[in-house]
Amino acid sequence: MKTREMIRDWTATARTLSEALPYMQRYSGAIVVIKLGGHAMGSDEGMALFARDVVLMRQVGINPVIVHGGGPMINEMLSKLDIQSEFVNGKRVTDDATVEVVEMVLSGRVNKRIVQAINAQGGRAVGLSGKDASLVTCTPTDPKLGHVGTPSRIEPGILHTLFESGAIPVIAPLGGGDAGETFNINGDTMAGAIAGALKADRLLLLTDVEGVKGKDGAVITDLSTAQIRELTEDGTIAGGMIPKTETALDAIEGGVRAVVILDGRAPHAVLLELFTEHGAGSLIRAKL
Ligand SMILES: Nc1ncnc2c1ncn2[C@@H]1O[C@H](COP(=O)(O)OP(=O)(O)O)[C@@H](O)[C@H]1O
Ligand SMILES: CC(=O)N[C@@H](CCC(=O)OP(=O)(O)O)C(=O)O
Repeated sequence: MKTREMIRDWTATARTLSEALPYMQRYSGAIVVIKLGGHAMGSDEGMALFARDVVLMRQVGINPVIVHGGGPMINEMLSKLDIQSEFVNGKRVTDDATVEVVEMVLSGRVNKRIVQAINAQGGRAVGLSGKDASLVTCTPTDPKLGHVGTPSRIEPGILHTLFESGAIPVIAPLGGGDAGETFNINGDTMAGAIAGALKADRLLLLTDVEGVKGKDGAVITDLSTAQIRELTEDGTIAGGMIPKTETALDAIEGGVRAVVILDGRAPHAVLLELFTEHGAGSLIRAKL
């Protein structure tokens, strides 16, 4: 027996799908870069939901690119190996031993977990790092940070090849140097650089807070570039939020249309942001 409530539920689902049509049309063929931070990578169930949303995006004609972090997973491995680690302005000081661990954890366990999650939902994810196909070449960011790199040259050709074949790139934030060295790149910096090189329509930075909070602790939904500078100067934007807002500014300057900093732990965060009016988090837009 179909109850009235069941029919009402089905109608609501159908209405949600129907209301998504203009958004699907708007984003058809668009490039959306999603940064999945280590803190936003929760349970296997949460990862499966995220992967399903990414496959849905691909299915409706969007070209998603995943750039991931993995800071907490690197910390875990460093502490097992008894290697100390410290951060300066949200970036890990990376010595010879640390860069080896960073590459092993990011290109190995973390990258493959996301690739497998997407493939399990019927997508075709391909894992790579900035070292593959010379995607990202770096110069040292600051001698005090050791092997931390700033992307200086990006060759996005491989990503276009993957788009054309219907594959979903999943990128670990590592880059090569002209002398064959390996650089550790902050995940947000990497996502911004890739989004800029692709002139992406959207850059979504998924993290573990609802957005960028102002002095009163409330999330600022429409964040201007001037506000970012002011809140960074007075210390309201601190720690891991600094590379995110820096990235947002760089990405907008590099030709990305909009950047959103949002809570990746919320179920279907990406779908809500792209396909409904109920965008979440802090939106930073290019000036029209
Ligand atoms: N103004 C701010 N608004 C929101 N979060 C902030 C702010 N300043 C600092 N943070 C911190 O930044 C963290 C997000 O950065 P991080 O831990 O590096 O995330 P991820 O691993 O997702 O990249 C938040 O959990 C929060 O503690
Ligand atoms: C230079 C630098 O800080 N690299 C980061 C790379 C991983 C990362 O960015 O991870 P989240 O996005 O989870 O923070 C690190 O070593 O932790």
